[in-house]
Amino acid sequence: MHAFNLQPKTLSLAERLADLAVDALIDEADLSPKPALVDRRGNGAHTDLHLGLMHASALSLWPAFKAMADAAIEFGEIGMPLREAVGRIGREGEQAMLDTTGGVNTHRGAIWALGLLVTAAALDPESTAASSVSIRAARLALLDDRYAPRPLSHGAQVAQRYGARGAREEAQLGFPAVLQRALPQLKCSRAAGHGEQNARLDALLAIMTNLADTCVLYRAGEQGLHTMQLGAQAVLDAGGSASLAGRRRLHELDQQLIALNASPGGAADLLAACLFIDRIESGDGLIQGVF
Ligand SMILES: CC(C)(COP(=O)(O)OP(=O)(O)OC[C@H]1O[C@@H](n2cnc3c(N)ncnc32)[C@H](O[C@H]2O[C@H](COP(=O)(O)OP(=O)(O)OP(=O)(O)O)[C@@H](O)[C@H]2O)[C@@H]1O)[C@@H](O)C(=O)NCCC(=O)NCCS
Ligand SMILES: Nc1ncnc2[nH]cnc12
Repeated sequence: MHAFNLQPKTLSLAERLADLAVDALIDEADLSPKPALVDRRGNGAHTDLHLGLMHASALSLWPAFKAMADAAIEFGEIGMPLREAVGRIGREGEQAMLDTTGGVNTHRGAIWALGLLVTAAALDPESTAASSVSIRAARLALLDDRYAPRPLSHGAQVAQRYGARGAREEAQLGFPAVLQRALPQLKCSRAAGHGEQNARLDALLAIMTNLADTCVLYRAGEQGLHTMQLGAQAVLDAGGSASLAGRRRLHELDQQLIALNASPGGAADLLAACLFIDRIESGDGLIQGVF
C-alpha cells in the first residue's frame, strides 16, 4: 500500500493556465525588495496589506482564472458572449478576493490583466508568442461589457483629475508596459547574468519608469508619479538592482515612495502579467499539461 499517489496528474489546459496565473501572482508578491510594495520584508506603503494576505488573495483567484479559460474554450472566439462571460467571472473573482481579504483590494488590477491574458491564451494555446496573446487580450478589452457596473473607482477619479486611463487603456493597447518595457528588460538582465530575482526587479522598474499608475496618482498625485518614474529610471541607469549603486538607488526610491504613501500597485500587477506571459511564451507545459 502506498501512502501517496505518485502518478503524474494530467491537468486540463484551463487548470494549467490558472496555475500559471496564480504562480505569477505569488512570485510577484514574494519578489523583494520592491519599492513601497508588499514583499518578504514588509508592507511597504500599505497599512491594510501583508504578504500572507497577498498569497491568500492569489489562491482565491484560481477558480476564476480556470473559469475564464474554460469560457474561452467553450466560446472559441473573441466576441460579446465571451467578453460578457469573462466580465461576470471577473466580478465573481473580485468578490472571492474581497471575501478572502476581509474587503481589502489586493488584486483588482491583476484580475483584469491576468484574466484577459488567461482568456487570450486559452483561445489559441498553440499561439503563445507575447505579441499574439496580448493582441487577443486587447481585442477582448476593447469590447464594452454592458453588464459592467460603473463605480466611481479610484481609477475613475484619477481619470477625471489627471486624464490617466489606467488599467483599461493599458489592456486595450495590448499591454505596452509589459511588451515594450518589462519583457525586454527581463530578458536583457537575464542575459547579462544578473540572476532571476534581480532580472524581475529590473522588469518591475522598467514598468515604473513610464506607467501612469492610477494607484500612485490616487495616493500621491503627480508628485508621487514623477518620483516613481524618475526614481525607477535612476536605478536602471545606475546598473539595475544587481549592482551596488543600483541597490542604493532602489533603497532611496523605497524610502521616498513610502514617505509619499505612493504604492505602485498597478506596476506590480503588470509585473505579474509579464511573468505569466514569459512562462507561456517559453512553452512551460501549456500544451502537454502533464506534471
Ligand atoms: C477596468 C478595471 C481594471 C477597472 O478599472 P478602474 O481604473 O476603473 O478601477 P480601479 O478600481 O482603480 O482598479 C484598477 C486597478 O488596476 C491597477 N492599475 C493601476 N494603474 C494601472 C495601469 N496604468 N495599468 C495597469 N493596471 C493599473 C491597480 O491595481 C493595483 O492597485 C490596487 C490597489 O488600488 P486601490 O484600490 O486604489 O487601493 P489603495 O490605494 O491601497 O486603496 P486604499 O486602501 O487607500 O483605499 C491593487 O488591487 C492592485 O491590483 C488599480 O487599482 C476592471 O477592474 C473592471 O472593469 N473590472 C470589471 C470585471 C471585468 O470586466 N473583468 C473582465 C476581465 S477579467
Ligand atoms: N506586492 C504588492 N503590494 C501592494 N499592492 C499590490 N498589488 C499587487 N501586488 C501588490
